[in-house]
Amino acid sequence: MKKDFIKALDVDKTYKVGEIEIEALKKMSFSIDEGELVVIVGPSGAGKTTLLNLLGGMDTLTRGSLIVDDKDLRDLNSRKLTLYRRTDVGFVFQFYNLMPNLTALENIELAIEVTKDALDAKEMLHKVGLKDRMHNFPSQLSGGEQQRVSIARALAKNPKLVLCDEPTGALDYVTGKSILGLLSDVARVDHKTVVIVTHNSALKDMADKVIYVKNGTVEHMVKNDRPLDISEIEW
Ligand SMILES: Nc1ncnc2c1ncn2[C@@H]1O[C@H](COP(=O)(O)OP(=O)(O)OP(=O)(O)O)[C@@H](O)[C@H]1O
Repeated sequence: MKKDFIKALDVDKTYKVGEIEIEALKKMSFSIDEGELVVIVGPSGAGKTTLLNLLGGMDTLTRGSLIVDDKDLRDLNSRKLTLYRRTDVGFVFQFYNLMPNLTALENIELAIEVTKDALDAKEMLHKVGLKDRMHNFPSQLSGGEQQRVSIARALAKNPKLVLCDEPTGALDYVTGKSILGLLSDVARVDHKTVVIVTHNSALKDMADKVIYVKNGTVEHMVKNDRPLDISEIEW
């Protein structure tokens, strides 16, 4: 497992809105090893989503360097950044972002159409416990099942990095826990690097590393030598 698989050094992100500059991230530095399960917590407006967008190559940093698997994202032109998003990163969002007019299987097939080295879509649905629902449309699936499809879609790309923005934000307690169990398997069993952004600070106990973000900077970072199984965590 590669040490410092992700390395952020003095990352600034400034948004310009008319004449006003908004400093969303200020000199943010941290590192993440390959295969780590990382939880990023912090209050609303702290910069969590901004950070996830930079890590996912969906936005570019203003200053500093952000290295993922030896690539400095700052050096990538827009074509290379597109390739990075397609092949290196899987995304899991709060509201699933599935295409409503495609079945579960078709949603995954569409996502991997442009990906090299993709994994088998049916097998991924099997893995997330949805083998019997692959021909259902999103509207025929519960929220938890839709999130399982979106996790299968992320994994089918065989990405090095899985980024999750409030993955259980729209789910009830029990369903949320089962989704978190699935995401922790992605790190513990599949050895992918998984980064979860959340408001729920109870999730810190399941992580290998917790990054506390406040006012656009890393307030502090904690390594957890004995992460708990999600079934042992209550909130
Ligand atoms: N596209 C944008 N244009 C201008 N300002 C932005 C943009 N995106 C985010 N911001 C600002 O950057 C700051 C950080 O926002 P961000 O969404 O990253 O916070 P967050 O920690 O994810 O918050 P939440 O938990 O509420 O989702 C906020 O002040 C926000 O208003």
